[in-house]
Amino acid sequence: MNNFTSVNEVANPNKLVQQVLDIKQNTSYPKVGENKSLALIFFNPSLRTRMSTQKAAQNIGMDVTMMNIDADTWNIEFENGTVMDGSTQEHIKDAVQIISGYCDLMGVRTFANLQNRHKDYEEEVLSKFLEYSSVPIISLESAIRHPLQSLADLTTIAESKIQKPKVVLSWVPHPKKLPQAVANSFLEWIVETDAEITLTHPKGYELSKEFTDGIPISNNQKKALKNADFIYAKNWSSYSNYGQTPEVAQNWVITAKKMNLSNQGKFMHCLPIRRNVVASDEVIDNSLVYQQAKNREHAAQAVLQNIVEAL
Ligand SMILES: NCCC[C@H](NC(=O)CCC(=O)O)C(=O)O
Ligand SMILES: NC(=O)OP(=O)(O)O
Repeated sequence: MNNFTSVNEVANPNKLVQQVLDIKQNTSYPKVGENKSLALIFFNPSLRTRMSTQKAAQNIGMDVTMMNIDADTWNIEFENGTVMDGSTQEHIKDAVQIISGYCDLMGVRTFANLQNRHKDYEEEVLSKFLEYSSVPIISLESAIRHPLQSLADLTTIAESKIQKPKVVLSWVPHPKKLPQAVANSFLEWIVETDAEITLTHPKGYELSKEFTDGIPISNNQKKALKNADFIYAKNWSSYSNYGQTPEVAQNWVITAKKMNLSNQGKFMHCLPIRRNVVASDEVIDNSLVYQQAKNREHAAQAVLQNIVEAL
């Protein structure tokens, strides 16, 4: 493995999930990261990704440096050829080449700005890291994908040992405009497994066809939840009316009553979660969310190990 930015760079996603499970079982870790250094670059806030990736690196003896762009560095310019006489002070081309000189691999978090669909779906920022970095790049959630989250989610589902699990990805309410990254990524990973996936969302919240091709879609949440083994909840803003949040007539919050429609289904969410907006306290308190968050550490470790071994 060289870069880790989408499922497409993973030769065998199911084998990678198995590797994560093996790492979780066997806590005497090979120190394959010794004398290697990881830089974690954040354009956006994080709790799980920051801590789990740092812990994963430390587990294998790797040194970690973290940087919050904007808060701790100069304002970055992304456009080529700009006369930089305004508020931006350092060009992304210079910053990435400099950072990659200080580390052996680099993680980058860069959310969608939800202003310009073309720029987000072209991965305006991540692609510049891939272009200018001389070391491998790991996505810590980019504009349209969150592969470390998806790997942890698939691991969590695999731990249930249910053959051909019925998995429902459900849109849920949220007070803010959120990216489609977690949902896109979950779909492109889950189709690699033996799970039966169904997507449910209100009209107007269709995801990009690039990620939903061949996936059954229902606008009836209650129907979709019937017989589900796993209910993965996530909010996202509109793709067609890009970044907007058209009004939704019905209440899509996940309640205990709705969970009862499922096959004793387990609730999943990537977190952070707005309690009693996305799902009720009762649902969250009886869910897999902490297991998912813990699996972020093991998932990150598998990815770091594979990249370091290929250096
Ligand atoms: N990394 C996991 C999710 C990150 C982000 N959620 C958020 O920004 C939630 C913020 C809030 O609740 O205001 C998202 O949806 O992509
Ligand atoms: N799930 C997730 O990526 O959490 P953070 O945004 O806190 O890193």
